[in-house]
Formats: sequence, structure tokens, C-alpha cells
Amino acid sequence: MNDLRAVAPLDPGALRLAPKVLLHDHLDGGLRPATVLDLAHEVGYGDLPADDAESLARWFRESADSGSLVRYLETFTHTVAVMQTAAALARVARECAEDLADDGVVYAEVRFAPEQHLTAGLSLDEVVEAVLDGFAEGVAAAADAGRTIVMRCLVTAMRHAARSREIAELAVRFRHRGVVGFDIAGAEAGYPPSRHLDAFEYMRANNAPFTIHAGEAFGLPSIHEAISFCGTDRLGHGVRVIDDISLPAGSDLAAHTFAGAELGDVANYVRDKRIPLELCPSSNVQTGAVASIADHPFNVLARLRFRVTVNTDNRLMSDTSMSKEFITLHDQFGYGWADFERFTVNAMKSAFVHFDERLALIDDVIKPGYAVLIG
Ligand SMILES: O=c1[nH]cnc2c1ncn2[C@H]1C[C@H](O)[C@@H](CO)O1
Ligand SMILES: [Zn+2]
Repeated sequence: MNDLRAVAPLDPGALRLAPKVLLHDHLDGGLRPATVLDLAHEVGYGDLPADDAESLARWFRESADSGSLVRYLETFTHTVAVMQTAAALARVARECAEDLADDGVVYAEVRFAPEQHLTAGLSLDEVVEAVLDGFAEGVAAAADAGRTIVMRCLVTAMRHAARSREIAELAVRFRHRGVVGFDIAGAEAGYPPSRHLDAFEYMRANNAPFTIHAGEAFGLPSIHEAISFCGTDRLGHGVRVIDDISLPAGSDLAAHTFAGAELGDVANYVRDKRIPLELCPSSNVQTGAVASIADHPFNVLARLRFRVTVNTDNRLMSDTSMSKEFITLHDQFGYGWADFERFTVNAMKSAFVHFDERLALIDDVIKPGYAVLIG
């Protein structure tokens, strides 16, 4: 019989069609540049560093390219400033759902810190409600455009502040309305995850999952605390787990196998327990967590069979998307569709929605989607 099946070329068009799962994306790091301008105009915010969309997009990308997490985080002052009303939050959330769906993301957990959106008088609950309303509108608009996406939310507490227990309670209060977990973010050095133990204990006592930004700007001790003392379900970044892996001298980071690699106790625990790594390649280069994409341990971790997932972190600051992160990894490490299917299934298995929902997306959406591309 004639076999007409063929592997689809790995180009931007096909990548946009590939089903993708996004676990680590910040709502306040993913605004459209034009929306930042519109909202600033509406609320009378006069401190934006540029006044046209193209220059503003460039400013975010270049300023975030600082090699320092602390300087990278300073750019959020402008996005958070224009996200203080229910209407603004809902608009940003709606556009986020539409943009992700347009890029072929079929399931997303988008996070933000409700405590940063209270300056115009909203309550924590009102902030979350506005975002969830916006997601629902975006999902409906995407469906009208022929795209199906499931949008869920993670609420983040800022690690330098002292509201984590309250935010964990907020996560549990909204657990049946679209909030599927809790996170801590912000500057890592000086703010270890164990400062927020009571929040993590509250989540665990309620059988509710959480992730922790750890092992990005700070190394292994932060990962160790997050898994051993806090009991995190996933690691936000976790990229510095590589510090606990020794490779034979002269190893090529783009190799297919890493025979002879030796794992320390922390790295072994992360791999043994299948703790998902929410890796964000472009963001990691910008914040200086790694020197370049070529130096990124993504491939080492993937080949050593850690549960790696691909993420955007902040689409505005990194001028990125899931498709762009996939292309970057393809160009650097030569990955093909089967690899991207594995990373996507990894991510879906690691999602915070219930098991039956994860399975349905894997069996009904992800596998059939890649079967078409692989041919
Ligand atoms: O990569 C990150 N590391 C630590 N904190 C981050 C990162 N990206 C964004 N944030 C912070 C800045 C945002 O205002 C906050 C909530 O989304 O989370
Ligand atoms: Zn992040």
C-alpha cells in the first residue's frame, strides 16, 4: 500500500499547530505592548519608558536582558501599575488566553500575585475574580476563532513580603473556580522558601498542590529547601539542579547521552520522585541563571530523563511564546516532534488539574495532535 504519511517540517506554522502545555507563565509578564500603552492612558499612568508599542516592546526586552533577576524584576513595576482595576485585569487575562490559544497552547496555568493588584481598592478575591472572568472571555473568544484552550490559574505570593499564608488560603478558597495551585516568586537570594513554611503547610493540610520558584538566581540550597522542608510538587525553574550533577570532563551539552554522569542526593531525589522542572530557557539567559542557550542544561536534564517541561515565564520581557521556545530548543539541541511530544506529555502529567482531566487531554488532544505531525 502507498504510505502517504510524512513527517511535517518543523517550521513556525507547524509548531503553531502542535498542541502545547504551559505550566509557568506570569500574567503580569505577558501583556501585549499595545495594551500596556492603552491601559496606562486609561488610568493616567505617566511613567512608561516609551510611547509607542514597538519601542516599548524593545525596552522590556532589553531591560530584562540584564543578567540579574533583581533588575529583570524591576520591569514589572510598569505592568503591575496598569493592572489595578477589575476591567484592566480582565482585559489582560482575556488577551492572555487568546494569545496562548493562537499559539497552539491547549492547557495553561497562568500565575500572578494578587497582593500586587490592590492599590486601587480591589480585594484579593475581587482581583482573582476579575482574572478568572477574563480567562473565561478569552477561552470563549478563542473557541469562536476555532481554538480550544483550558485556562487555569495559580496564585503567587511575593517571597519578600509576608502575605503567603493569606494567598495560600485564597488558592484553597478558589480551588473549585479555576485556581489550581499556589506559588512563591520574586527575588530569590535572601528570601529562602522556608520563610513561607506555614503557607506550604496550609496547602498540604488541604491536599492542595503548589510550586516554588527555586534554583534560578540562587543555587542548590534553595532547591533543597523547596523539596525537603517545604514539600513542593514542582520546581519553578529548578535549573540549578545541574550544580548537583557532574559530567565527564569535556562533555558536549548537546550530546544524545550522558553516560558517566554522576548525580548527588538532591538531583537524584528530584529525578527519582519525578519532580517536574518548569524550565524557561529564554528567561534563564536574561536573568543570568545560565550564560547562553548553548550553556543551558535543558538537554542534559532531558537526556538524563528528568521530568523537564518547556515554559515561557514572561512572554513580554523575553519577547517569546511557546512556539519560539520550541524553535530555540530545536535549533540548539536538534529536537524533533517526538521530543516535543514527550515534553508536552511531561507537562500535562505535571499539571495541577485532576488526573482524569490530565489523561483526557493527553489521550484526546496531545497524542492525536502529534500523531498528525509525526505522520
Ligand atoms: O522568573 C521569575 N523569578 C522570580 N520571580 C518572577 C519571575 N518572573 C516573574 N516574577 C515575579 C514578578 C511578578 O510581578 C510576580 C508575579 O507574577 O512574579
Ligand atoms: Zn517565573
